[in-house]
Amino acid sequence: MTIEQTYLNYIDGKWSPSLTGRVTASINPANTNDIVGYVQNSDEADLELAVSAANRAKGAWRKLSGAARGDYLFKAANLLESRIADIGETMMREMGKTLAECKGETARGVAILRYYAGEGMRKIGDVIPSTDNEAMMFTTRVPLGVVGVITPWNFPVAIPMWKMAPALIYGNTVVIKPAIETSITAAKLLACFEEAGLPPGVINMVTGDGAVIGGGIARHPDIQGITFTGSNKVGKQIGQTALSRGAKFQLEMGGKNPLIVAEDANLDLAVEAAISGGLKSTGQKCTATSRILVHASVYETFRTKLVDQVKQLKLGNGNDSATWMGPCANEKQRDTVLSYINKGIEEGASLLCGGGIPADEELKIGYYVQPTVFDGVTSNMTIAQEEIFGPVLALVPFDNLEEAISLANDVEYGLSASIFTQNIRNILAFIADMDAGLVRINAETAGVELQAPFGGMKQSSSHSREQGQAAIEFFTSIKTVFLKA
Ligand SMILES: NC(=O)C1=CN([C@@H]2O[C@H](COP(=O)(O)OP(=O)(O)OC[C@H]3O[C@@H](n4cnc5c(N)ncnc54)[C@H](O)[C@@H]3O)[C@@H](O)[C@H]2O)C=CC1
Ligand SMILES: O=C(O)CCC(=O)C(=O)O
Repeated sequence: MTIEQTYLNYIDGKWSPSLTGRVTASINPANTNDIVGYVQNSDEADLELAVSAANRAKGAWRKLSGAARGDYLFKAANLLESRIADIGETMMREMGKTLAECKGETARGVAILRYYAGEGMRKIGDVIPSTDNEAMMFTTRVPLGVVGVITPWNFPVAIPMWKMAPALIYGNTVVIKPAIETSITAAKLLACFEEAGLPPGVINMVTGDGAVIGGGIARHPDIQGITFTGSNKVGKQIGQTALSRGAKFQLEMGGKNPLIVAEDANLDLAVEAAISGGLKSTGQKCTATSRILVHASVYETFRTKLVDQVKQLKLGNGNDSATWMGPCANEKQRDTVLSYINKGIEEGASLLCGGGIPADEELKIGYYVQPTVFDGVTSNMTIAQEEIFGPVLALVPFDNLEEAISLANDVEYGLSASIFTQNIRNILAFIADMDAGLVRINAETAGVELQAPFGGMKQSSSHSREQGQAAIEFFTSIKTVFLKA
Protein backbone atom coordinates (compact mmCIF):
# COMPACT_ATOMS: atom_id res chain seq x y z
CA MET A 1 0.00 0.00 0.00
CA THR A 2 3.00 2.33 0.26
CA ILE A 3 6.26 2.91 -1.55
CA GLU A 4 8.64 2.23 1.28
CA GLN A 5 11.56 4.57 1.42
CA THR A 6 14.76 4.26 3.44
CA TYR A 7 15.69 7.28 5.55
CA LEU A 8 19.32 8.05 6.40
CA ASN A 9 21.24 9.56 9.26
CA TYR A 10 22.13 13.23 8.93
CA ILE A 11 25.78 13.79 9.83
CA ASP A 12 28.08 16.71 8.96
CA GLY A 13 25.61 18.18 6.48
CA LYS A 14 25.14 14.90 4.57
CA TRP A 15 22.55 12.12 4.54
CA SER A 16 24.38 8.86 5.09
CA PRO A 17 23.55 5.20 5.75
CA SER A 18 24.68 3.64 8.99
CA LEU A 19 28.06 1.94 8.98
CA THR A 20 26.22 -1.14 10.29
CA GLY A 21 24.28 -1.55 7.05
CA ARG A 22 21.21 -2.35 9.18
CA VAL A 23 17.78 -0.73 9.00
CA THR A 24 14.62 -0.96 11.09
CA ALA A 25 11.07 -0.72 9.76
CA SER A 26 8.83 2.08 11.05
CA ILE A 27 5.39 0.50 11.37
CA ASN A 28 2.01 2.22 11.48
CA PRO A 29 0.45 1.27 14.83
CA ALA A 30 -3.04 1.83 13.38
CA ASN A 31 -2.37 -0.72 10.63
CA THR A 32 0.62 -2.94 11.16
CA ASN A 33 0.60 -3.92 7.46
CA ASP A 34 1.60 -0.36 6.63
CA ILE A 35 5.37 0.13 6.69
CA VAL A 36 6.02 3.87 6.76
CA GLY A 37 9.64 3.39 5.74
CA TYR A 38 12.98 2.14 7.02
CA VAL A 39 15.38 3.99 9.31
CA GLN A 40 19.03 3.41 10.12
CA ASN A 41 19.81 1.02 12.93
CA SER A 42 23.06 2.74 13.84
CA ASP A 43 25.77 1.96 16.34
CA GLU A 44 28.38 3.89 18.30
CA ALA A 45 30.65 4.30 15.24
CA ASP A 46 27.91 6.37 13.58
CA LEU A 47 27.44 8.36 16.76
CA GLU A 48 31.17 9.04 16.84
CA LEU A 49 31.01 10.60 13.37
CA ALA A 50 28.09 12.80 14.42
CA VAL A 51 29.75 13.97 17.63
CA SER A 52 33.01 14.72 15.79
CA ALA A 53 31.09 16.79 13.24
CA ALA A 54 29.22 18.68 15.96
CA ASN A 55 32.50 19.27 17.79
CA ARG A 56 34.19 20.68 14.68
CA ALA A 57 31.20 22.94 13.93
CA LYS A 58 30.74 24.38 17.41
CA GLY A 59 33.49 27.04 17.29
CA ALA A 60 32.15 28.85 14.22
CA TRP A 61 28.49 28.46 15.24
CA ARG A 62 28.98 30.03 18.66
CA LYS A 63 30.82 32.97 17.08
CA LEU A 64 27.80 33.93 14.97
CA SER A 65 25.53 36.61 16.39
CA GLY A 66 22.27 35.47 17.93
CA ALA A 67 20.47 37.33 15.13
CA ALA A 68 22.39 35.37 12.47
CA ARG A 69 21.54 32.07 14.16
CA GLY A 70 17.95 33.28 14.42
CA ASP A 71 17.82 33.85 10.64
CA TYR A 72 18.54 30.15 10.07
CA LEU A 73 15.78 29.21 12.52
CA PHE A 74 13.28 31.54 10.83
CA LYS A 75 14.09 29.90 7.48
CA ALA A 76 13.67 26.41 8.98
CA ALA A 77 10.32 27.52 10.48
CA ASN A 78 9.06 28.67 7.06
CA LEU A 79 10.06 25.35 5.51
CA LEU A 80 8.39 23.40 8.31
CA GLU A 81 5.25 25.49 7.89
CA SER A 82 5.12 24.69 4.20
CA ARG A 83 5.32 20.94 5.07
CA ILE A 84 2.72 20.70 7.83
CA ALA A 85 0.50 18.41 5.76
CA ASP A 86 3.27 15.94 4.88
CA ILE A 87 5.01 15.93 8.27
CA GLY A 88 1.66 15.74 10.10
CA GLU A 89 0.70 12.72 8.01
CA THR A 90 4.06 11.03 8.57
CA MET A 91 3.72 11.55 12.32
CA MET A 92 0.22 10.09 12.24
CA ARG A 93 1.41 7.00 10.38
CA GLU A 94 4.40 6.53 12.67
CA MET A 95 2.69 6.91 16.05
CA GLY A 96 -1.04 6.80 15.48
CA LYS A 97 -2.60 9.97 16.85
CA THR A 98 -5.22 11.73 14.77
CA LEU A 99 -4.26 13.78 11.74
CA ALA A 100 -5.70 16.93 13.33
CA GLU A 101 -3.51 16.44 16.41
CA CYS A 102 -0.47 15.70 14.25
CA LYS A 103 -0.92 18.76 12.07
CA GLY A 104 -1.61 20.88 15.16
CA GLU A 105 1.61 19.64 16.75
CA THR A 106 3.59 20.39 13.59
CA ALA A 107 2.20 23.94 13.59
CA ARG A 108 3.28 24.14 17.23
CA GLY A 109 6.79 23.15 16.06
CA VAL A 110 6.74 26.15 13.69
CA ALA A 111 5.74 28.48 16.53
CA ILE A 112 8.48 27.07 18.79
CA LEU A 113 11.09 27.65 16.10
CA ARG A 114 9.93 31.23 15.55
CA TYR A 115 9.88 31.93 19.27
CA TYR A 116 13.50 30.79 19.68
CA ALA A 117 14.58 32.47 16.45
CA GLY A 118 13.43 35.72 18.12
CA GLU A 119 15.36 34.83 21.29
CA GLY A 120 18.54 35.43 19.29
CA MET A 121 17.81 39.18 19.60
CA ARG A 122 16.97 39.22 23.31
CA LYS A 123 19.12 39.97 26.33
CA ILE A 124 21.52 37.37 27.65
CA GLY A 125 22.78 39.08 30.77
CA ASP A 126 22.44 41.68 33.51
CA VAL A 127 24.52 44.56 34.76
CA ILE A 128 25.24 44.16 38.48
CA PRO A 129 26.68 47.01 40.55
CA SER A 130 30.22 46.30 41.72
CA THR A 131 31.55 47.40 45.11
CA ASP A 132 34.41 48.95 43.14
CA ASN A 133 32.93 52.12 41.68
CA GLU A 134 35.53 52.21 38.90
CA ALA A 135 34.60 48.77 37.68
CA MET A 136 31.79 47.38 35.67
CA MET A 137 30.27 44.01 36.41
CA PHE A 138 27.87 42.11 34.21
CA THR A 139 26.83 38.63 33.24
CA THR A 140 26.88 37.11 29.80
CA ARG A 141 26.03 33.62 28.63
CA VAL A 142 28.01 31.08 26.68
CA PRO A 143 26.82 27.87 25.04
CA LEU A 144 27.60 24.47 26.55
CA GLY A 145 29.18 23.16 23.34
CA VAL A 146 27.71 19.95 21.88
CA VAL A 147 24.25 19.04 23.17
CA GLY A 148 22.79 15.52 22.93
CA VAL A 149 19.02 15.43 22.45
CA ILE A 150 17.17 12.19 23.28
CA THR A 151 13.45 12.30 22.51
CA PRO A 152 10.38 10.04 22.84
CA TRP A 153 7.72 9.11 20.30
CA ASN A 154 4.70 10.83 21.86
CA PHE A 155 5.39 14.35 20.57
CA PRO A 156 7.62 13.65 17.54
CA VAL A 157 7.81 17.31 16.44
CA ALA A 158 7.16 19.46 19.51
CA ILE A 159 9.63 17.81 21.91
CA PRO A 160 12.60 17.68 19.47
CA MET A 161 11.83 21.31 18.55
CA TRP A 162 11.61 22.62 22.09
CA LYS A 163 15.00 21.04 22.77
CA MET A 164 16.85 21.67 19.47
CA ALA A 165 15.66 25.23 18.83
CA PRO A 166 16.93 26.69 22.12
CA ALA A 167 20.11 24.57 21.93
CA LEU A 168 20.86 26.10 18.53
CA ILE A 169 19.87 29.70 19.18
CA TYR A 170 22.08 29.90 22.28
CA GLY A 171 25.05 28.70 20.19
CA ASN A 172 25.28 24.96 20.79
CA THR A 173 25.61 22.29 18.14
CA VAL A 174 23.28 19.30 18.30
CA VAL A 175 23.27 15.52 17.97
CA ILE A 176 19.73 14.18 18.16
CA LYS A 177 18.61 10.60 18.70
CA PRO A 178 14.85 10.48 18.17
CA ALA A 179 12.73 7.53 19.30
CA ILE A 180 13.06 4.80 16.69
CA GLU A 181 9.25 4.74 16.26
CA THR A 182 9.18 8.32 14.97
CA SER A 183 12.55 8.65 13.27
CA ILE A 184 11.08 9.39 9.83
CA THR A 185 9.22 12.38 11.22
CA ALA A 186 12.53 13.47 12.77
CA ALA A 187 14.35 13.04 9.43
CA LYS A 188 11.78 15.35 7.84
CA LEU A 189 12.44 17.96 10.56
CA LEU A 190 16.18 17.70 9.96
CA ALA A 191 15.58 18.27 6.24
CA CYS A 192 14.06 21.67 7.12
CA PHE A 193 17.25 22.66 8.93
CA GLU A 194 19.39 21.33 6.07
CA GLU A 195 17.44 23.31 3.48
CA ALA A 196 17.55 26.40 5.70
CA GLY A 197 21.32 26.23 5.10
CA LEU A 198 22.63 25.42 8.59
CA PRO A 199 26.39 24.85 8.26
CA PRO A 200 27.52 21.19 8.20
CA GLY A 201 27.85 19.65 11.66
CA VAL A 202 25.65 22.18 13.46
CA ILE A 203 22.78 19.70 13.62
CA ASN A 204 23.15 15.94 13.28
CA MET A 205 20.78 12.99 13.63
CA VAL A 206 21.64 9.37 14.37
CA THR A 207 18.79 6.87 14.61
CA GLY A 208 18.89 3.54 16.36
CA ASP A 209 18.47 1.65 19.58
CA GLY A 210 17.97 3.64 22.78
CA ALA A 211 20.59 1.89 24.88
CA VAL A 212 23.19 2.02 22.08
CA ILE A 213 22.79 5.56 20.70
CA GLY A 214 21.05 7.21 23.67
CA GLY A 215 23.43 5.47 26.09
CA GLY A 216 26.33 6.47 23.83
CA ILE A 217 25.24 10.13 23.99
CA ALA A 218 25.07 9.97 27.78
CA ARG A 219 28.61 8.50 27.96
CA HIS A 220 30.32 10.54 25.27
CA PRO A 221 33.07 12.79 26.66
CA ASP A 222 32.61 15.39 23.89
CA ILE A 223 28.94 15.98 24.67
CA GLN A 224 28.62 18.70 27.29
CA GLY A 225 24.85 18.67 27.82
CA ILE A 226 22.12 16.04 27.50
CA THR A 227 18.42 16.85 27.32
CA PHE A 228 16.02 13.91 27.62
CA THR A 229 12.28 13.25 27.71
CA GLY A 230 10.99 9.75 28.38
CA SER A 231 10.64 7.15 31.10
CA ASN A 232 11.88 7.58 34.65
CA LYS A 233 13.98 4.46 34.44
CA VAL A 234 15.97 5.62 31.43
CA GLY A 235 16.07 9.23 32.60
CA LYS A 236 17.67 8.25 35.89
CA GLN A 237 20.30 6.14 34.08
CA ILE A 238 21.15 9.04 31.80
CA GLY A 239 21.35 11.42 34.76
CA GLN A 240 23.72 9.13 36.66
CA THR A 241 25.96 8.61 33.64
CA ALA A 242 26.07 12.34 32.90
CA LEU A 243 26.76 13.20 36.54
CA SER A 244 29.61 10.71 36.74
CA ARG A 245 31.45 12.50 33.95
CA GLY A 246 30.44 16.03 34.92
CA ALA A 247 28.08 16.74 32.01
CA LYS A 248 25.00 18.91 32.40
CA PHE A 249 21.69 17.09 32.07
CA GLN A 250 18.01 17.85 31.94
CA LEU A 251 15.37 15.14 32.37
CA GLU A 252 11.62 15.38 31.76
CA MET A 253 9.95 12.17 32.78
CA GLY A 254 6.65 10.80 33.97
CA GLY A 255 3.46 12.09 35.50
CA LYS A 256 0.46 10.76 37.41
CA ASN A 257 -1.60 13.85 36.97
CA PRO A 258 -4.76 14.49 39.00
CA LEU A 259 -7.85 16.43 38.04
CA ILE A 260 -9.88 17.55 41.06
CA VAL A 261 -13.62 18.13 40.59
CA ALA A 262 -14.92 20.23 43.49
CA GLU A 263 -18.55 20.30 44.58
CA ASP A 264 -19.17 23.63 42.81
CA ALA A 265 -17.46 22.60 39.55
CA ASN A 266 -19.12 23.03 36.19
CA LEU A 267 -19.50 19.28 35.66
CA ASP A 268 -19.92 19.41 31.89
CA LEU A 269 -16.67 21.31 31.50
CA ALA A 270 -14.92 19.03 33.98
CA VAL A 271 -16.04 15.92 32.05
CA GLU A 272 -14.84 17.48 28.80
CA ALA A 273 -11.46 18.25 30.41
CA ALA A 274 -11.16 14.73 31.85
CA ILE A 275 -11.77 13.18 28.43
CA SER A 276 -9.60 15.57 26.49
CA GLY A 277 -6.77 15.65 29.07
CA GLY A 278 -6.88 11.94 29.79
CA LEU A 279 -7.63 10.29 26.48
CA LYS A 280 -6.43 12.55 23.62
CA SER A 281 -3.30 11.05 22.05
CA THR A 282 -4.55 7.78 23.59
CA GLY A 283 -3.42 9.05 27.00
CA GLN A 284 0.22 9.07 25.87
CA LYS A 285 1.23 12.43 27.30
CA CYS A 286 3.31 12.99 30.39
CA THR A 287 0.71 15.64 31.25
CA ALA A 288 -2.27 13.32 30.69
CA THR A 289 -4.96 13.16 33.37
CA SER A 290 -4.90 9.73 34.96
CA ARG A 291 -6.63 10.25 38.31
CA ILE A 292 -9.93 12.09 38.67
CA LEU A 293 -10.74 13.04 42.26
CA VAL A 294 -14.41 13.94 42.58
CA HIS A 295 -16.29 15.45 45.53
CA ALA A 296 -18.68 12.86 47.01
CA SER A 297 -21.70 15.15 46.52
CA VAL A 298 -21.27 15.21 42.72
CA TYR A 299 -19.51 11.87 42.28
CA GLU A 300 -22.40 9.89 40.84
CA THR A 301 -23.53 12.61 38.44
CA PHE A 302 -19.97 13.15 37.24
CA ARG A 303 -19.35 9.39 36.84
CA THR A 304 -22.52 8.89 34.77
CA LYS A 305 -21.74 11.82 32.48
CA LEU A 306 -18.12 10.70 32.06
CA VAL A 307 -18.86 7.07 31.29
CA ASP A 308 -21.68 7.97 28.88
CA GLN A 309 -19.32 10.15 26.87
CA VAL A 310 -16.30 7.84 27.01
CA LYS A 311 -18.45 5.01 25.59
CA GLN A 312 -19.19 7.16 22.56
CA LEU A 313 -15.57 7.89 21.61
CA LYS A 314 -14.76 6.56 18.19
CA LEU A 315 -11.57 4.57 17.82
CA GLY A 316 -9.84 4.22 14.51
CA ASN A 317 -7.08 5.16 12.14
CA GLY A 318 -6.05 8.78 12.62
CA ASN A 319 -6.52 9.45 8.89
CA ASP A 320 -10.29 9.05 9.23
CA SER A 321 -11.83 12.39 10.18
CA ALA A 322 -14.45 10.55 12.28
CA THR A 323 -11.75 9.06 14.52
CA TRP A 324 -11.47 10.57 17.99
CA MET A 325 -8.77 8.26 19.40
CA GLY A 326 -6.07 6.25 17.66
CA PRO A 327 -4.09 3.21 18.81
CA CYS A 328 -1.24 2.97 21.30
CA ALA A 329 2.02 3.93 19.61
CA ASN A 330 3.56 0.47 19.62
CA GLU A 331 2.99 -3.10 20.68
CA LYS A 332 4.99 -2.80 23.90
CA GLN A 333 2.96 0.23 24.94
CA ARG A 334 -0.33 -1.57 24.15
CA ASP A 335 0.79 -4.54 26.26
CA THR A 336 1.87 -2.27 29.13
CA VAL A 337 -1.53 -0.58 29.14
CA LEU A 338 -3.37 -3.92 29.10
CA SER A 339 -1.24 -5.21 31.97
CA TYR A 340 -2.11 -2.12 34.05
CA ILE A 341 -5.81 -2.66 33.31
CA ASN A 342 -5.50 -6.26 34.50
CA LYS A 343 -3.65 -5.11 37.60
CA GLY A 344 -6.47 -2.65 38.35
CA ILE A 345 -9.02 -5.48 38.16
CA GLU A 346 -6.84 -7.83 40.25
CA GLU A 347 -6.37 -5.19 42.94
CA GLY A 348 -10.13 -4.66 43.27
CA ALA A 349 -10.99 -1.58 41.20
CA SER A 350 -14.32 -1.78 39.34
CA LEU A 351 -14.28 -1.47 35.61
CA LEU A 352 -16.96 0.97 34.40
CA CYS A 353 -16.16 0.81 30.70
CA GLY A 354 -13.50 -0.38 28.29
CA GLY A 355 -10.89 -2.70 29.74
CA GLY A 356 -9.40 -4.45 26.74
CA ILE A 357 -8.82 -4.71 23.04
CA PRO A 358 -11.84 -3.55 20.99
CA ALA A 359 -13.83 -6.30 19.33
CA ASP A 360 -14.23 -4.50 15.97
CA GLU A 361 -12.70 -6.55 13.17
CA GLU A 362 -11.17 -3.51 11.42
CA LEU A 363 -9.27 -2.54 14.58
CA LYS A 364 -7.54 -5.93 14.87
CA ILE A 365 -4.74 -4.72 12.58
CA GLY A 366 -3.59 -2.04 15.06
CA TYR A 367 -2.50 -1.65 18.68
CA TYR A 368 -5.86 -0.41 19.93
CA VAL A 369 -7.05 -0.39 23.53
CA GLN A 370 -10.56 0.67 24.55
CA PRO A 371 -10.82 3.90 26.53
CA THR A 372 -11.18 2.63 30.07
CA VAL A 373 -12.66 4.07 33.27
CA PHE A 374 -12.18 2.55 36.72
CA ASP A 375 -14.25 3.23 39.81
CA GLY A 376 -13.48 2.42 43.44
CA VAL A 377 -9.81 3.22 43.04
CA THR A 378 -7.80 3.75 46.20
CA SER A 379 -4.47 5.50 46.49
CA ASN A 380 -2.54 2.32 47.30
CA MET A 381 -3.49 0.62 44.00
CA THR A 382 -0.91 0.32 41.26
CA ILE A 383 -3.18 2.13 38.78
CA ALA A 384 -3.34 5.08 41.19
CA GLN A 385 0.43 5.25 41.56
CA GLU A 386 2.26 4.29 38.37
CA GLU A 387 2.30 6.08 35.03
CA ILE A 388 0.19 4.02 32.59
CA PHE A 389 0.64 6.18 29.47
CA GLY A 390 -2.58 4.93 27.96
CA PRO A 391 -6.34 5.60 27.79
CA VAL A 392 -7.14 4.72 31.40
CA LEU A 393 -8.91 6.96 33.92
CA ALA A 394 -9.25 6.21 37.64
CA LEU A 395 -12.08 7.77 39.65
CA VAL A 396 -11.53 8.51 43.34
CA PRO A 397 -14.11 10.17 45.63
CA PHE A 398 -13.24 12.75 48.32
CA ASP A 399 -15.10 14.63 51.07
CA ASN A 400 -13.19 17.88 51.42
CA LEU A 401 -10.57 19.81 49.50
CA GLU A 402 -7.81 19.18 52.00
CA GLU A 403 -8.30 15.45 51.53
CA ALA A 404 -8.39 15.90 47.73
CA ILE A 405 -5.07 17.76 47.65
CA SER A 406 -3.53 15.23 49.98
CA LEU A 407 -4.67 12.36 47.70
CA ALA A 408 -3.53 14.30 44.65
CA ASN A 409 -0.06 14.68 46.19
CA ASP A 410 0.14 11.04 47.29
CA VAL A 411 2.26 9.91 44.31
CA GLU A 412 5.94 10.11 43.48
CA TYR A 413 5.29 12.39 40.50
CA GLY A 414 4.53 16.11 40.35
CA LEU A 415 4.14 17.23 36.76
CA SER A 416 0.72 18.77 36.16
CA ALA A 417 -2.56 19.05 38.07
CA SER A 418 -5.96 20.64 37.53
CA ILE A 419 -8.94 21.70 39.57
CA PHE A 420 -12.48 22.58 38.49
CA THR A 421 -14.07 24.98 40.95
CA GLN A 422 -15.48 28.51 41.17
CA ASN A 423 -14.40 28.97 44.77
CA ILE A 424 -11.46 31.34 45.24
CA ARG A 425 -10.45 29.67 48.52
CA ASN A 426 -10.27 26.30 46.79
CA ILE A 427 -8.24 27.84 43.99
CA LEU A 428 -5.76 29.53 46.32
CA ALA A 429 -5.33 26.36 48.40
CA PHE A 430 -4.76 24.32 45.24
CA ILE A 431 -2.14 26.75 43.88
CA ALA A 432 -0.35 26.85 47.22
CA ASP A 433 -0.44 23.17 48.21
CA MET A 434 -0.41 21.14 45.01
CA ASP A 435 3.05 19.66 44.36
CA ALA A 436 3.19 20.05 40.60
CA GLY A 437 5.25 22.11 38.18
CA LEU A 438 2.13 23.04 36.23
CA VAL A 439 -1.16 23.81 37.99
CA ARG A 440 -4.22 24.62 35.93
CA ILE A 441 -7.56 25.95 37.11
CA ASN A 442 -10.73 25.14 35.17
CA ALA A 443 -8.62 23.63 32.41
CA GLU A 444 -7.36 20.14 31.55
CA THR A 445 -4.01 18.85 32.85
CA ALA A 446 -2.44 18.56 29.38
CA GLY A 447 -1.45 21.33 27.03
CA VAL A 448 1.58 23.45 27.69
CA GLU A 449 2.33 26.80 26.14
CA LEU A 450 5.68 27.16 24.42
CA GLN A 451 6.46 30.57 25.94
CA ALA A 452 6.07 29.39 29.56
CA PRO A 453 8.42 27.25 31.66
CA PHE A 454 7.54 23.56 31.66
CA GLY A 455 8.75 20.84 34.01
CA GLY A 456 7.87 18.88 37.08
CA MET A 457 8.48 18.49 40.78
CA LYS A 458 9.41 15.30 42.66
CA GLN A 459 10.24 12.39 40.32
CA SER A 460 8.86 14.09 37.21
CA SER A 461 12.00 15.93 36.24
CA SER A 462 15.54 16.80 37.18
CA HIS A 463 14.00 19.98 38.62
CA SER A 464 15.04 22.01 35.62
CA ARG A 465 12.55 23.69 33.31
CA GLU A 466 12.20 23.63 29.55
CA GLN A 467 10.56 26.04 27.08
CA GLY A 468 9.99 29.76 27.20
CA GLN A 469 12.86 31.81 28.55
CA ALA A 470 13.60 29.11 31.13
CA ALA A 471 15.40 27.18 28.37
CA ILE A 472 18.37 29.53 28.54
CA GLU A 473 19.20 28.16 32.00
CA PHE A 474 19.96 24.71 30.66
CA PHE A 475 21.47 25.49 27.29
CA THR A 476 23.98 28.10 28.48
CA SER A 477 26.43 28.76 31.29
CA ILE A 478 26.57 32.13 33.00
CA LYS A 479 29.86 33.99 32.82
CA THR A 480 30.26 36.83 35.31
CA VAL A 481 32.48 39.60 33.96
CA PHE A 482 34.35 42.08 36.16
CA LEU A 483 35.80 44.84 33.98
CA LYS A 484 38.19 47.57 34.99
CA ALA A 485 40.30 49.92 32.90
N1 LIG B 1 7.54 11.84 29.73
C1 LIG B 1 7.14 11.46 28.55
O1 LIG B 1 6.67 12.27 27.80
C2 LIG B 1 7.29 10.06 28.13
C3 LIG B 1 7.20 9.03 29.04
N2 LIG B 1 7.32 7.75 28.62
C4 LIG B 1 7.16 6.69 29.63
O2 LIG B 1 8.09 5.67 29.38
C5 LIG B 1 7.45 4.43 29.17
C6 LIG B 1 8.24 3.61 28.19
O3 LIG B 1 8.30 4.24 26.91
P1 LIG B 1 9.63 4.14 26.07
O4 LIG B 1 9.44 4.62 24.70
O5 LIG B 1 10.17 2.77 26.19
O6 LIG B 1 10.54 5.24 26.84
P2 LIG B 1 12.09 5.37 26.94
O7 LIG B 1 12.42 6.18 28.12
O8 LIG B 1 12.72 4.01 26.80
O9 LIG B 1 12.48 6.17 25.59
C7 LIG B 1 12.66 7.56 25.50
C8 LIG B 1 13.91 7.85 24.66
O10 LIG B 1 15.06 7.33 25.33
C9 LIG B 1 15.78 6.42 24.49
N3 LIG B 1 16.39 5.39 25.30
C10 LIG B 1 15.90 4.16 25.62
N4 LIG B 1 16.78 3.49 26.40
C11 LIG B 1 17.84 4.31 26.59
C12 LIG B 1 19.05 4.19 27.33
N5 LIG B 1 19.34 3.10 28.02
N6 LIG B 1 19.91 5.24 27.33
C13 LIG B 1 19.61 6.37 26.66
N7 LIG B 1 18.48 6.54 25.93
C14 LIG B 1 17.60 5.52 25.90
C15 LIG B 1 14.70 5.91 23.53
O11 LIG B 1 15.28 5.34 22.38
C16 LIG B 1 13.90 7.17 23.28
O12 LIG B 1 14.59 7.96 22.35
C17 LIG B 1 6.06 4.79 28.72
O13 LIG B 1 5.16 3.78 29.02
C18 LIG B 1 5.81 6.04 29.53
O14 LIG B 1 5.38 5.70 30.83
C19 LIG B 1 7.56 7.44 27.31
C20 LIG B 1 7.65 8.42 26.36
C21 LIG B 1 7.49 9.81 26.71
O1 LIG C 1 0.86 18.46 27.26
C1 LIG C 1 1.71 18.80 26.44
O2 LIG C 1 1.46 19.55 25.49
C2 LIG C 1 3.13 18.35 26.57
C3 LIG C 1 3.23 16.97 27.08
C4 LIG C 1 4.62 16.47 27.13
O3 LIG C 1 5.56 17.19 27.22
C5 LIG C 1 4.87 15.03 27.09
O4 LIG C 1 3.93 14.25 27.08
O5 LIG C 1 6.06 14.66 27.02
